[in-house]
Amino acid sequence: MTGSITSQPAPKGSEQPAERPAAQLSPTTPPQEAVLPPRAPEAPAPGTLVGSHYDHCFGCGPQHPAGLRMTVVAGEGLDVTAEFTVGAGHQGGPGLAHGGLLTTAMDETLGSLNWLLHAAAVTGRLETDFVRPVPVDSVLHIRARITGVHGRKIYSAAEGRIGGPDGPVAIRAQALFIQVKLEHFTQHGRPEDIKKALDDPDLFKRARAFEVNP
Ligand SMILES: CCCCCCCCCC(=O)SCCNC(=O)CCNC(=O)[C@H](O)C(C)(C)COP(=O)(O)OP(=O)(O)OC[C@H]1O[C@@H](n2cnc3c(N)ncnc32)[C@H](O)[C@@H]1OP(=O)(O)O
Repeated sequence: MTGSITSQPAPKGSEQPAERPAAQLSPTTPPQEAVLPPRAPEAPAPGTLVGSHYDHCFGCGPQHPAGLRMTVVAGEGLDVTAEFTVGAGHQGGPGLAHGGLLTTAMDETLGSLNWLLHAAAVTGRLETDFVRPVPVDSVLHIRARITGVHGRKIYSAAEGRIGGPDGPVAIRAQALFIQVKLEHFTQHGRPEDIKKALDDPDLFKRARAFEVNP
C-alpha cells in the first residue's frame, strides 16, 4: 500500500496508541466553537523569557551540544516572539537553511505558546509553507500566536521573517497541539532519560511543575 495513512488498530494489550484514520485527524484551523482563553496566572510576564522546558531539548535546551538553543519571549496576549540564527551547521542546500531545521524552529516557538496557558502539550500536526529561501547567517524573526482552544486541542500559527522583525516572510506555519499528562512522557520516553529528568528537580522543569500543581 502506498500514499495513505493506515488505520491499523493497536494489538490488544499493546501500550502503543492506536493509529487514527487520516479522515479522523483534525485540521490546524480552529473550529468555530474554539475559544481564546485568558493567559494563565502562571504564564511568564509579557516581555520575559518563556524559558526552556527541558535542558536537553534540541530546540531550546541550554545543555544540548548541537541544538538550536532558541529563546522565546512572551508577548502581551497569547503570543510570543523568538529568533533563530541560521548557522553553517544548519545548511540544506549550499549556503541555505535546511527546511527541516526551520520547521523545528517553528515547532519549538509554537510549542512554547502552550506555557501561556500553563498547558503541557505535544505537536499533533504541523504544517509549514516555505515562502523564500533563508541564507546562512540570517536571523529568522518568528512571531507566533494561539488561534483557538477546543477541549485538549490548542491551535496556533506563526510566521518567520528575515532581514528584520518586519522583513519579508520566509516561512509560515500552523499547528495543532494536543494537551497531554505527565504520563505521556513517563510511559513513552527512554527510561534512563525519564529517570534522570524526574530525579533532577531542574531538568524537566515544566512537567514537574504540573506534577506538583496539576
Ligand atoms: C513538558 C512539556 C514538553 C513540551 C514538549 C514540546 C516539544 C516541541 C514540540 C514537539 O516536537 S512534541 C513531539 C512531537 N509530537 C509527538 O511526539 C506526539 C506523538 N503523538 C501522540 O503522542 C498522540 O498521537 C497524541 C498525544 C498527539 C494524541 O493522542 P491521544 O490518544 O492523546 O489523543 P486522541 O487520538 O484521542 O486525539 C484527540 C484529538 O486530537 C486529534 N488528533 C490527535 N492526533 C492528531 C494529529 N496527528 N493530527 C490531527 N489531529 C489529531 C484527534 O482527531 C482528536 O480530535 P477529536 O477530539 O475532535 O476527536
